Amino acid sequence: MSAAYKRILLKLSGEALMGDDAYGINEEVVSRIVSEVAEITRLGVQVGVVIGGGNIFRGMKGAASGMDRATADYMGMLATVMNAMALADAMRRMDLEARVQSALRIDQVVEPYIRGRAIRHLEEGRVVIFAAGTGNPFFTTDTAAALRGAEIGAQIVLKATKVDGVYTADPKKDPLAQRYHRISFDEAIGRNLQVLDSTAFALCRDQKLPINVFSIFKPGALKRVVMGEDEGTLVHS
Ligand SMILES: Nc1ncnc2c1ncn2[C@@H]1O[C@H](COP(=O)(O)OP(=O)(O)O)[C@@H](O)[C@H]1O
Ligand SMILES: O=c1ccn([C@@H]2O[C@H](COP(=O)(O)OP(=O)(O)O)[C@@H](O)[C@H]2O)c(=O)[nH]1
Repeated sequence: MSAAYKRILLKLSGEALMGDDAYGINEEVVSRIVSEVAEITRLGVQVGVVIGGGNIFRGMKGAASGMDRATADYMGMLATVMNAMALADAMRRMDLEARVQSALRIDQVVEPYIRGRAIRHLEEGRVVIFAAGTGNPFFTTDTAAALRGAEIGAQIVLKATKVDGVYTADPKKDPLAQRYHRISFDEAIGRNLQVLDSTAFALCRDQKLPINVFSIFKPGALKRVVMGEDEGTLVHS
């Protein structure tokens, strides 16, 4: 059986990279993710990755403690660059070719984001890790995933997160919450389901770019999604 998608945009939660650690990057979690990404590239799937930064710095938290919001957000974006570099390094150690492109220019460290070049890397079978979110404060890496997904012509955005799908309510707060197998954009937005922020949702809806939300902790889930199997929640037009 072949993969259901030729090109995907995978959003990896920064916070989930901590595993059971208090902060930072958990080696075990990262190497499992890398081997799963390697497996789907061997199926011929082209993979773009947007990585979060919540394990290192969250803009809202900085702002809440009195820091200027935009400054805090730039710090959050820099945190995603560190995660991207760690992820790319883990990929290279496992013989998976990867490139990091940053939405903020730090040319001595990583390539700048250049859409055409990113697409070329993908066509060559390299994983492209998009760092620094959208490059703008007041946005999130979910929105960056929607944006880069649309730009590279991905067929789907895969959100690998702490929960195993979209629920009727936040499952961490409501034990009776039920998981959707599928839900339309309009319904998800109408019900104000918080698993993706509204900007990211709106962009994907307008671009008719479906989103599959699944657990980053569940081994084999990424491949199941890529094979078009019922895993997590599919948000569709
Ligand atoms: N309706 C919902 N369905 C699933 N998760 C929800 C819902 N509402 C809120 N959440 C919360 O959203 C969180 C995942 O979103 P987010 O904080 O954006 O994670 P990430 O670290 O992947 O960016 C989950 O941990 C969950 O507690
Ligand atoms: O386009 C972007 C993407 C990210 N961020 C900042 O970077 C932080 C880390 O990203 P995010 O919280 O989305 O990461 P995750 O939830 O995946 O850990 C955010 O809190 C924001 O402060 C930003 O300002 N603009």
